[in-house]
Amino acid sequence: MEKFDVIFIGSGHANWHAAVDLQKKGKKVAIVEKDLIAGTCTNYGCNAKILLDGAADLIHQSQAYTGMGLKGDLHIDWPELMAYKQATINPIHLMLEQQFKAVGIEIFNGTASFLDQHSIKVGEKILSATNFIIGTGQTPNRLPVDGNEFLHDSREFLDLSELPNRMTFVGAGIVSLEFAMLVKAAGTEVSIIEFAPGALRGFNQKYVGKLLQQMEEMGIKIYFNEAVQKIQKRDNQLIVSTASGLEVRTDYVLDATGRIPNINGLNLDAAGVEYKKGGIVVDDHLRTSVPHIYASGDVIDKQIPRLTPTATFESNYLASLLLGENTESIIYPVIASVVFTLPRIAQVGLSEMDIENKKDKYLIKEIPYGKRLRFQTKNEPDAEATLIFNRDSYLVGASVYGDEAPELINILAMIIGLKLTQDDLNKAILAFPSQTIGLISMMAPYLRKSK
Ligand SMILES: Cc1cc2nc3c(=O)[nH]c(=O)nc-3n(C[C@H](O)[C@H](O)[C@H](O)COP(=O)(O)OP(=O)(O)OC[C@H]3O[C@@H](n4cnc5c(N)ncnc54)[C@H](O)[C@@H]3O)c2cc1C
Ligand SMILES: NC(=O)c1ccc[n+]([C@@H]2O[C@H](COP(=O)([O-])OP(=O)(O)OC[C@H]3O[C@@H](n4cnc5c(N)ncnc54)[C@H](O)[C@@H]3O)[C@@H](O)[C@H]2O)c1
Repeated sequence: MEKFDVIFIGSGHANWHAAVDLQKKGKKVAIVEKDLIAGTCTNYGCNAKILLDGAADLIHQSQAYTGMGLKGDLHIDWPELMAYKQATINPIHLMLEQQFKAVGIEIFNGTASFLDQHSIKVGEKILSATNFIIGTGQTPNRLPVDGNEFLHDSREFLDLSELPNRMTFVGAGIVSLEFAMLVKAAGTEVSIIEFAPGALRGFNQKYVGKLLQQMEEMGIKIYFNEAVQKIQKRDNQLIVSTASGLEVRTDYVLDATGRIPNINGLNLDAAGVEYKKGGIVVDDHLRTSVPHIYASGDVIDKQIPRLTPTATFESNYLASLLLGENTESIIYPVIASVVFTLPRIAQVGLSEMDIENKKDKYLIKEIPYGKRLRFQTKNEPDAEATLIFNRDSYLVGASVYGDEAPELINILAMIIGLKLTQDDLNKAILAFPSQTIGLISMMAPYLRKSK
């Protein structure tokens, strides 16, 4: 039986940052991975998605100049775009695998399954370790309905070589709305079926409303309060039926009804690791119910957003904990979250929903920066930010609707996280014209003057 200081189960962002750091600092480290090295974000998530989105985003932004001096027809050649995605994304896992091996990490390909609290099985091999870190992520939900063999998931979608003429997305969450706008820009007919009365719960609902209106104007059909009951194949097409009797004819159905923790096959009961429907239960040091076994990333049962930067933060925290550099509980800073639709919706810190019953303690300012910064934005009069200040005039929450929302929300996250005041912001002269300087100058009258 081979023995390690630390065995990481899963090789996504939740794990590999810590694995590299620990190995470099003298620990004997192994990674067990059943699929491609580097996990969902690198191979089947953020990176592939944003690469495909780039072309749709350019079309979206160019349309803002219709009748205003920009001529020419831009359109997406999906097979060519997919070939570009494959050429760019496919080599990354090999590159990272080489980097991990180069620092001395041992990699085992296969599914890790606990035998007891101190050992796991990977194929025929038995490995033991002083500490384990479970970072096995999430897997797409599969609706338990008749005909679910016709459903596809986000991973299959991100590798589609040809775009179907008609696509139907079940669920109106992040995955669905991001992909819906992308394929609509590429010329596909799109419908979305959602069983709740609204979309993108947790995001600024005023901006979600603006986005949904924009989607409908693009010709995307959105059905709310509809529970999908079955999918049938008839006459070379798929028919999605709901409980109310709605029937949507389509060529491709994407199940975007959420993601569930990847704990099947781990045999957590053999190790005595506690888990729930929402994932592995951890304490404030990311320790599971077995003190030498930790969990990291999407697989944790947690309320904060399951994102690559949160998984990376947890990974870095665990590295410092196992190296003895830090013994404190994990304290999450404010977390920026973006829906990469066209335009984007972004959020950080407190939302209006969070302060619903205590609005008198805060100042909420809606800033229509798209209207006021006509020359700094690329003609997006709809762009807007909502800023929330506390009684001491510190910024504590923000949401943004606009094409540059991912960049603006990062600046706003820094202002919140570092508790920056007007005097702090005046310590740098920012570039002009830019949306950042525009938004900061519009925010200044409400922001605390000095510490
Ligand atoms: C379509 C899509 C788009 C996304 N876009 C964004 C975005 O724009 N921004 C953002 O911040 N986040 C985004 N995310 C979320 C982001 O991908 C995840 O939060 C992140 O990948 C979590 O990292 P992780 O390491 O916890 O899990 P993962 O990256 O999923 O890694 C877990 C790994 O564990 C392996 N594994 C599972 N079980 C076992 C086992 N028993 N033995 C061995 N190996 C095992 C899996 O094969 C996998 O490689 C997106 C997700 C999806 C699906
Ligand atoms: N930009 C990003 O950061 C990004 C992008 C993609 C994915 N992600 C990650 O992936 C996770 C999963 O995303 P997702 O969009 O699949 O899940 P989600 O939870 O955001 O949305 C799922 C939607 O499906 C609906 N739904 C559930 N069951 C249904 C049913 N039977 N019929 C119709 N609708 C149903 C839900 O009401 C919900 O609106 C996100 O929470 C996030 O962690 C992040």
